[in-house]
Amino acid sequence: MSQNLAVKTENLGRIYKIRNNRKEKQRELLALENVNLEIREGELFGLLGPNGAGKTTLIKILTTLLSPTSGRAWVAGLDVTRQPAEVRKRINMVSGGETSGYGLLTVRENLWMFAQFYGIPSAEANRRIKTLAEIVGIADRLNTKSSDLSTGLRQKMNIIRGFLTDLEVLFLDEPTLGLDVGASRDVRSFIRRWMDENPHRTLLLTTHYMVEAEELCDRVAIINQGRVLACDTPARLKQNLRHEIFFQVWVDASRLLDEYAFLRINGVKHFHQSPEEDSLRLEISLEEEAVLSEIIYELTAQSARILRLEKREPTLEDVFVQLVGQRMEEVENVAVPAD
Ligand SMILES: Nc1ncnc2c1ncn2[C@@H]1O[C@H](COP(=O)(O)OP(=O)(O)OP(=O)(O)O)[C@@H](O)[C@H]1O
Repeated sequence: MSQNLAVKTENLGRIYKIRNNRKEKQRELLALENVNLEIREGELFGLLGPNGAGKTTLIKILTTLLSPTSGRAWVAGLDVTRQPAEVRKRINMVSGGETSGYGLLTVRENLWMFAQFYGIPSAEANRRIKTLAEIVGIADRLNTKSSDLSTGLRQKMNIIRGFLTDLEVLFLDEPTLGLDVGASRDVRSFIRRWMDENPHRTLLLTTHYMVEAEELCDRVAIINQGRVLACDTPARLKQNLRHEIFFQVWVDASRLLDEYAFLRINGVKHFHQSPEEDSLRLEISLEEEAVLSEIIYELTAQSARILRLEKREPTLEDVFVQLVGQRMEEVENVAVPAD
């Protein structure tokens, strides 16, 4: 493995054996299939995919918590199956929504305890806890019992735990899961700043938030049903969509529209509708702008009055739709039994 690769996987696969109840015959579920990734030292790399895509499974293999059923993986140049103890010394991992730590201990005590597990001298640990708490915005909560923290504050504590140690590769599994907009923004800007200040460290994060992947990551791998479908910078991934035109339309409609009538129109690539509080939001992509007039004609035919119409730039969600044919929320929780 090249010196400059922080993570490499070669035909990595994982099959889970499952059965819903004791009477049912065991079946196999293909959670990862032939995953080949190379993440360079210093990269902030994102694994983007819907729930059930295999992101956590991949992170668990890379952090030595789970064995692959096929293929190989290396972290910091070390084989995760053959040298797990060595790998663990060089990494850290935080999962969104985890309930780590002891509720009776304060935030400071919990973090100090974790620092001791990693052998960080006490004074140095206290200094790092103070600095990180200030950056993340929980300095005023260091003496609060962790059981009294809100979800967002607990997640910030977990994030600090991940960044306390001297590591080479950090794995963040859904770091902003369940956080409100403000807390997510704080966590994202902290992650970016940490990467900028530590150019030799590598960060692999999983997310099913498109904006997170787009805003934060140097490169993104789009993963669905255990397979990596595309891997590149967000800008280059979106470049593949330069021949499509995207519109968002809000209409005043009392019921869902007949979407097949829109999909039948020549030049319509994608049509998706989602009800909002007082309107219906339509996501439409077209081969050329001229097709818009036929869309408007069909809306009128279906008695939907246009409230707002916006042309917009492509996003990673559009890239996902192009690759999979569906939006991320449409494919969530689809289990894939192995052949
Ligand atoms: N321990 C397990 N036993 C059986 N099946 C599992 C197990 N863990 C995960 N799976 C299944 O493997 C597939 C991939 O799950 P995984 O948790 O890796 O996906 P994910 O992309 O991280 O999604 P999520 O965000 O929902 O965790 C899913 O179909 C899931 O139901």
